[in-house]
Amino acid sequence: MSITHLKRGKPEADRAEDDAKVRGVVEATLRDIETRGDAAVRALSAKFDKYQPASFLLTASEIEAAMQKVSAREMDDIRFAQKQIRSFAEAQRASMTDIEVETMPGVILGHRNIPVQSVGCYVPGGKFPMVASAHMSVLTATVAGVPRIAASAPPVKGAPHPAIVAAMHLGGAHEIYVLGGMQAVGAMALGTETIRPVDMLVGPGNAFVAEAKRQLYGRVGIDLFAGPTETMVIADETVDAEMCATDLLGQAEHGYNSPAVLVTNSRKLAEATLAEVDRLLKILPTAETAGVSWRDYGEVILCDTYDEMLGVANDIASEHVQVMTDRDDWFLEHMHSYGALFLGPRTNVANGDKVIGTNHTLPTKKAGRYTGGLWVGKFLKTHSYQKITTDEAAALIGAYGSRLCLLEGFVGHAEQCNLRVRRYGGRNVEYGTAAE
Ligand SMILES: NC(=O)c1ccc[n+]([C@@H]2O[C@H](COP(=O)([O-])OP(=O)(O)OC[C@H]3O[C@@H](n4cnc5c(N)ncnc54)[C@H](O)[C@@H]3O)[C@@H](O)[C@H]2O)c1
Ligand SMILES: [Zn+2]
Repeated sequence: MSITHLKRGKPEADRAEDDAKVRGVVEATLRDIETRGDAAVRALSAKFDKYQPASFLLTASEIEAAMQKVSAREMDDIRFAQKQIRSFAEAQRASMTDIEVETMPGVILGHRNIPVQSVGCYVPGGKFPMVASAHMSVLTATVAGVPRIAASAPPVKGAPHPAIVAAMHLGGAHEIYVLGGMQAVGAMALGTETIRPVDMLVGPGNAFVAEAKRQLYGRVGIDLFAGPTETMVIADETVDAEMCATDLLGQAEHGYNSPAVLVTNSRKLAEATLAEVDRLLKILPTAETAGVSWRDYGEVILCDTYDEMLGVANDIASEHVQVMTDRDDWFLEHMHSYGALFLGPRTNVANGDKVIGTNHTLPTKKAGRYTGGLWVGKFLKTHSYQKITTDEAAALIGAYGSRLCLLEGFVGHAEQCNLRVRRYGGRNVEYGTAAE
């Protein structure tokens, strides 16, 4: 039994240092937005995106003009993707039911799923205009019934990106901002003179965006920690090196800091994949970013057994896990920490990113240990309620309640219960002595 690294990425200490730098920058920036509002937001947009429009909010005619620039084919493709995402989100919504049960005679308990009242959806667009992120957050919020949906994406080459605007508009956004990075999530969460604050921030982004959301959590809700893309391929000899290398580099191209990890029980496949990655990096047009990610965050881990592969995969808790083995369903059954699973060689992470219908906003940096990805349920708050419909139940629960309050020394609480016992049980309870 052994687990061997045929390739490692940057040491943990260097990764932690990168994170610390980002934390510092974000802290200072959010403080600035909170103090100076629009002036700070404008300055950041000028500095990072060279963009200073009269207003960051698009008017109806600007939205119309952007949509005119999208070709019929592209519009059709966007509609196809949104149809798949809406179908799955609606099925998931249907799985969440409001309940009301009578747990004892006269005791009625229930819960209701209520949409968050306003959300800010961030759609990334620094390196690539991530049109699909608009479906994932805006459309899903619409299916959940969120009454105010603000959406923001950075300008691309100094202007709103037409296909992103189209996807936001078709997805049901009520306000569309052309604003990127920390300034967008900061402004939507904290509010400025011109942007009304939202109740919750959702959507992926680069390290600065993800960290800003993390720091704003508490002030507003957030969906999850969805930072730079991570991918893992779990493979045995049922697949070849070309498929493994393609799937690793396909996601490594997101940026300079996207971990891509191969976990396998085949030394032959591991070595062939290393060679295939080198070959593909010579011809992939985005090799400039994918190559840096692979150098700094690429890993190849060789295990002896499937159990070891499973252990390594659960421990890393990667955002995307592509499984191509002779026992894919065994991994489905036993994986407990990940963002999303892609089972078998016929599908792949890019399908999930763009079109198949599952949500692509997924947990990174091991957040898969405590949460799944964005879904319609993240936009719904489950609130409980209770009522007692008979005098007998009021007296019975009141009597137990009173004693349990006094057990903790809560005299005022006990009196809340005792009052009910006196009123509805017809018994004159001596202070704090309610008996059944
Ligand atoms: N976890 C997920 O679910 C998921 C899904 C999709 C994408 N992603 C990730 O989203 C990220 C998108 O990143 P991106 O950078 O292309 O787009 P982005 O929209 O997140 O960030 C771009 C913005 O960053 C700001 N910026 C530029 N330089 C900066 C600097 N030096 N310091 C601070 N801010 C700066 C600019 O305002 C720019 O508009 C990628 O890392 C990708 O992997 C994650
Ligand atoms: Zn991707």
